[in-house]
Amino acid sequence: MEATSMSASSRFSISRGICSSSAATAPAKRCLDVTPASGVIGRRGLSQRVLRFAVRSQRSEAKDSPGIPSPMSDSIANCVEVREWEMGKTIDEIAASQGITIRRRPPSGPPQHYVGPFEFRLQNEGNTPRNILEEIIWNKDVEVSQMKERRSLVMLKKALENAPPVRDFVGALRASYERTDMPALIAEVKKASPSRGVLREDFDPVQIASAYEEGGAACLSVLTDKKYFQGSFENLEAIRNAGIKCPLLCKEFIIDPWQLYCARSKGADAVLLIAAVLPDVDIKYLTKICKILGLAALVEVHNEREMDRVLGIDGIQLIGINNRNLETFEVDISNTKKLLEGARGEAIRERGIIVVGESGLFTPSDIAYVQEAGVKAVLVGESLVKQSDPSKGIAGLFGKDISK
Ligand SMILES: O=P(O)(O)OC[C@@H](O)[C@@H](O)c1c[nH]c2ccccc12
Repeated sequence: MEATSMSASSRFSISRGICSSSAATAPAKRCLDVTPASGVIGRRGLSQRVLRFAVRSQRSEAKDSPGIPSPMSDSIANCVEVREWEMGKTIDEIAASQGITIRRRPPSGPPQHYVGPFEFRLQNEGNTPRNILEEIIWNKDVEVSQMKERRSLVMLKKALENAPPVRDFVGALRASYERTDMPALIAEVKKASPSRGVLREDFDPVQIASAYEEGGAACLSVLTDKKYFQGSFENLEAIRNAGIKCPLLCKEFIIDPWQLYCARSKGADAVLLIAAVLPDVDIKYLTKICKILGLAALVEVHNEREMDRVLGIDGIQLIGINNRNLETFEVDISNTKKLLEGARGEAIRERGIIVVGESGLFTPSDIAYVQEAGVKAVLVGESLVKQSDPSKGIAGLFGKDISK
C-alpha cells in the first residue's frame, strides 16, 4: 500500500477517532473535553503521568495511585527529566531535547466552526501527522484509551492470574546462538505492513508460527496492531494456546503500561519499546514494569542518537537495530553495522547486551553481514512470511538447516 494514500485515509479516521467516542454521546460539548485542542491534555503522554507520579511518590511518599504499579525508584524520581519538568519544561520539549520528533498526540486541535447547532472540525497543519510513525502513535493513543475504558487495569491484573507462565525470551536467543553459531532467529508473524501492503493473503497465524518453530526459530514476533499491520491480540493468544514453545514477542506500539499488562495477559513473553517514540523516562518506567511482569523488553533504535540514549539506561538486555526507518520506510542493512562500530559496539559487548538486527534481511549473505557486524539475533518478517513453506524459507535464509 502506498504510504501517501494510507496517510490520507487514516488521517481522516484519526480526527474521527478522537471525536467519535464523544460525538456519539454528546455531539458538541464533550468533543472539547477529549480533544487535545487546549494543549493541556495534548501534552500529557505516559511521560507526563510518570513524571507526576515520580515527583509525588518522592515528595510525599504517596501510596500507589490506582493503575500505576509499585512506587518509582529513586533513579527514576531523580532523573533529569523529572528535574527538567519541575523547572517548567513540557514533556514535548524534553522529548525534543532527546532528539525525538514523534509527538504523542496532536499538539493543537482543529479549528472549530459552528454551523447551526452542530460543531464542525477541520484539519489544520498542527493536527496532521508528519509521518507514518507519528500517525500510528496518534491512533494508538486513541485506541489505548478506548481499550482502557473497556478493560480496566484492575480487570487485567485479575486476568494475569490465569495467564500462561512467562518464558525466557533472552535465554532462548542465547541458547540458539550457542547451538547454531549463527544469529538466533526471531521469526515474525505479520500479515501486512504500511510499507509493503498485504504480504500473504492465506494468512493462518498458528500454521505460520508452527512452521517457524519447526524450521528452527528461537522465538517468534507476533504483530498485534490491527489498523496498519492487520494483526491482533487474538493471533498472539491463539499461537500461545496452540502449544508453540518458542517465546513470543508482542509486536505492538507501546505507549502506556496498560499495554504491557494486556500483552502479558495474552501470553506474551517479551515486548517491543521504540526509542524513536519513547523518551528515556518512559523507557525506564516501562522496562521496570516489564521486570515486574517477567517480560523481556526489546528496545528498538534506528540511529546513533537513539543507541546512545538506550546505552545510557541501566539494565537493558536486548537492543534491536531497525534497518527500516519507520518515518520514511527506507531500508538499509548497513545501519546495523554503523551502529555497532567503535565504542558503541565495545560497550554492548562489555555489558553482554544481545543485539537484534531487524528488517530487510533476505539472503544468507545478509545474515552473514549482520552477524559479522556483531548481532547475535535477527528479526525477520517479510522474507519468511511470503514463502509457501516458511519452514523451508528459514533454511533458505540461513543457507542451511538450523532446526537441529
Ligand atoms: O519484514 P521485515 O523487513 O523482515 O521486518 C521485520 C521487522 O523488523 C519489522 O516488522 C519491524 C521492526 N520494527 C518494527 C516496529 C513496528 C512494526 C514492525 C516492525
